[in-house]
Order: sequence, then C-alpha cells, then structure tokens
Amino acid sequence: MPTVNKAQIEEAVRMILQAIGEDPEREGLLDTPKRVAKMYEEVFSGLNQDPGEYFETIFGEDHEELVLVKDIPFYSMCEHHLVPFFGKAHVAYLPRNGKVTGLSKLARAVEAVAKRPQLQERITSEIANSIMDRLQPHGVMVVVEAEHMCMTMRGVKKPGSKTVTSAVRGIFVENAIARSEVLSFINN
Ligand SMILES: Nc1nc2c(ncn2[C@@H]2O[C@H](COP(=O)(O)OP(=O)(O)OP(=O)(O)O)[C@@H](O)[C@H]2O)c(=O)[nH]1
Ligand SMILES: [Zn+2]
Repeated sequence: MPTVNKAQIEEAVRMILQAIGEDPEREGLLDTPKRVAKMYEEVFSGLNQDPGEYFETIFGEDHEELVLVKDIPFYSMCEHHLVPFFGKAHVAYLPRNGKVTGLSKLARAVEAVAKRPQLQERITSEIANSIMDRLQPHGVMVVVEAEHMCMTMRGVKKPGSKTVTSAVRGIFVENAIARSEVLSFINN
C-alpha cells in the first residue's frame, strides 16, 4: 500500500525549486521531483506499519534471560527539519511465559518506527512500548545513539556530536544490576 501521494510531492518539490530561484525545467532538475517523491515513499514507508505486528512471530521457548540485539543501524528523518538523523539502536528484553520473538523482528520494528518523520525520543519509546504490549516480557530496555544532520550541517553546526536516548520498562526500572548488565553488553 503506498504511504505517500507522489504526485503531490512532485508538485511541492517543483515549487520549492522555483522558490529557491532554480529552474525546475533545466535538464539536471527535470526528474528531481519524481526522484524525491520516490525517495519519500521509501523513507516514510514506516507510516503505515505497526511495529507490534512483527511480534506475532513467537516461539514458545523457555528462556527467561536476557536477549539483546545491538548495533542495529537505522536512518530516520527529523520531523523538525526533514533532514536525516542516523545511528544505532540496541534492543534488549527479558522474555516471559515463552514469548520469545524472532531476532530479526526486533530490527524490523526499529525500521518501522524510524521510517517516519520522527524524534529520537519517540523512536526509542515506541520500540520499547510495542515490545511491552505484544510480548509482555519481564522488562525492555532500548538505547538509541544518533547523529542529527540538523545539528551538524546547519544551525548549531556541531559535527560528531551524538545524542543518546533510552527507554526502560518493567524489571529494568527497579533493578540497577539488570540495567548495568545490558549496558555492559552494549558497550562491550
Ligand atoms: N528533542 C529532540 N529535538 C530534536 C530532535 N531532532 C531535532 N531536534 C531539535 O529540534 C529543535 C528545533 O528548534 P527550533 O528552535 O524550533 O528550530 P531551529 O530554529 O531550526 O533550531 P536550531 O536547530 O537551533 O537552529 C532543535 O533544537 C533541534 O536540535 C530530536 O529527535 N529530539
Ligand atoms: Zn532537526
């Protein structure tokens, strides 16, 4: 199912090109509105995806200990400036009642929430909430580290600066030892 109205994006991009004083009819720019529309369809494809749907794949595995998928690369679009921010997500959970999901599904959930106009904080909490809702684990911990192009190529211009956000749910909230175990694996 298409997530975006490509004809409308093409029209808008033509207008932006005109507004910056460019000629949308010059050869190099002729196909640009179409390319941008296709790109937006791709980078915003998460808008019609529910990250929780991936957690329908459940293995009744008797493992109630840590599962951590770390260094999941992602690209997203800052909702304030519509420029990229990108980095890595680390997703950990402690399964309960045999509700162990496929490892790739954790990465798919990251993709689904990243491919939207986003805030880093919201990416972090949406991943944690969808795992809590669907798998009802003992706890979830999500850590996201990212570089925001809106802080590096423009504005305050601080290339190399990184933003780290975390979302902590369930047992990880009260249990500092469980939290630090996850952090030590992430930083290893
Ligand atoms: N909390 C949060 N802020 C973000 C994120 N991405 C971008 N921002 C910030 O959003 C803010 C928008 O601030 P505004 O003052 O409305 O916009 P601006 O004039 O373009 O701000 P500057 O970037 O400071 O030039 C900036 O401080 C950005 O750094 C994010 O994922 N989370
Ligand atoms: Zn921004």
